[in-house]
Amino acid sequence: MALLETDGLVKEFGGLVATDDVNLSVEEDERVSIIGPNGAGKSTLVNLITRRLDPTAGDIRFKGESIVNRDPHEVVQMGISKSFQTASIFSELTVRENAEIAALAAEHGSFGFKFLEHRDSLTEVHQVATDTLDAVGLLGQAERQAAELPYGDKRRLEIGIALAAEPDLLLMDEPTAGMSPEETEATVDLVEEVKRELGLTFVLIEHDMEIVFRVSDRIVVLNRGRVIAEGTPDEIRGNPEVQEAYLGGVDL
Ligand SMILES: Nc1ncnc2c1ncn2[C@@H]1O[C@H](COP(=O)(O)OP(=O)(O)OP(=O)(O)O)[C@@H](O)[C@H]1O
Repeated sequence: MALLETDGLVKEFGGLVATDDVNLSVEEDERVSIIGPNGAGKSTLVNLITRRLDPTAGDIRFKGESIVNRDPHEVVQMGISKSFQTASIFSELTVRENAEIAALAAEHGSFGFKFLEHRDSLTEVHQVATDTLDAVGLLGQAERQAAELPYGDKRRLEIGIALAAEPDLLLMDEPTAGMSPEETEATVDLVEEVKRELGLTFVLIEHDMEIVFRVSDRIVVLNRGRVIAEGTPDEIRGNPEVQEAYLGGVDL
């Protein structure tokens, strides 16, 4: 059984079909990238999966269960976590507090007034936060205020926040957008580390082909809301239809 499946998924905005009959399947431990030109429908697809948007038609299944009637926080608890493009950091809190809140929110759905009633789970939350910050290389900066972090470290903290929810599926929307070449390199290394050490299943949206070819097991190409090709990095690199539709004939 696939970890994530979409079945005839459609999203229309007025007359515009942003997601057009998409059948996506992601297996456990698979790393899938979604590529396509601007406006192809990549973010819409991710927003449908995280339940930030309601589909016009079709189904989305996670671990075999339909999630189209679930709320966004419920899918987080079920094991889908999203990083990037949405600022998820509380800048006035410390790096550790940010990771702890993410861990706690995934466990209890909210971290509000009952925070101190969960004393046992607080030890666990503390441990998850420590492990996560270690994994993203921020343990040494755990007590710093998040606002003080340099840009690249903030992006690492965003990955950390997504990982602290201990997801089964991590969705990453343009993790290197706005980064310097050095920060991009460090983030790609981090994604590769996460892939190697945690064996996590992820879906990555990314414009940078070098990154896509480096970290993906499989690539899905969208154009005008439709899947026009999918395959291994080698298959996609050599696919003339993809080169034509996506890059206007430029060599991949
Ligand atoms: N909330 C919305 N209301 C109306 N149209 C929308 C909305 N969100 C997206 N669209 C349209 O749907 C289409 C797909 O947009 P989407 O943002 O999913 O593409 P994308 O592949 O993520 O693009 P980019 O690479 O530029 O981020 C576009 O034509 C966009 O204008």
